[in-house]
Amino acid sequence: TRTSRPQRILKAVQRKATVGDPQSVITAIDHFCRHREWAMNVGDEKGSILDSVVSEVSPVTVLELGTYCGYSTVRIARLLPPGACVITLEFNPDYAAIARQVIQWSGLEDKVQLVEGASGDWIPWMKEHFGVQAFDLVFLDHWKERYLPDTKLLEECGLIQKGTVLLADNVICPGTPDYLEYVRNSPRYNSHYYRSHLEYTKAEDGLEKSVFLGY
Ligand SMILES: O=C(NCCCCCn1ccnc1)c1cc(-c2ccc(F)cc2)cc(O)c1O
Ligand SMILES: [Mg+2]
Repeated sequence: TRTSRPQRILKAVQRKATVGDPQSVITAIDHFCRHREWAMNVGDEKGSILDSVVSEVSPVTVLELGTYCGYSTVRIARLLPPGACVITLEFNPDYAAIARQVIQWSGLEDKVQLVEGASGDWIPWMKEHFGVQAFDLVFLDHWKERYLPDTKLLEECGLIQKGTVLLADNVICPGTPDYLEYVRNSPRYNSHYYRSHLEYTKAEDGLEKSVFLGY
């Protein structure tokens, strides 16, 4: 096909959403992915759970691993107070290029830092490069086999501190068994599973929220 799925998602936003109105961007993407073409956004059902966790934590600094088209980036950034920001990491340059435009259309570019590259390469530089002390919230939504190694790397780099909340997408589908086992059995995390469904489908999926208790 001539255009890519992310390009068709951006088109749907440009056609249906209002510039500067994040909710209309979210609604346009959900409508397109439910009625035209499935895509791996966190979606409206799990998105509402994400919203409630963001509102509860009211984070100043958020790390998102896996931007894709920027759908969850917009969901998070729209709830942040002035001065708060989300750093979002995307490995795929084509996804990143679309996400920048989706985030811009929503008018939230001042609250978002989109970084292109591999999480394993960037995490060790976060403190130095972004002046981050520790993250208040980490949303894991990238390669499922990277959830555990990147969580351990974040711990080692001192980017997870007492009270940091990890929220992981897709812990059932596609699944992140080693990550789940780690956060559920570690004495250093308090974990809770929010049962839901795989975006735009009836298949089971859910989000795992894990609060770091400190050393
Ligand atoms: O693979 C996913 N996300 C990572 C994409 C690549 C990230 C690249 N990157 C970014 C930063 N570092 C690396 C994903 C997959 C599915 C899914 C579920 C069922 C199915 F049949 C097919 C697919 C659902 C999701 O909700 C997902 O998030
Ligand atoms: Mg996901």
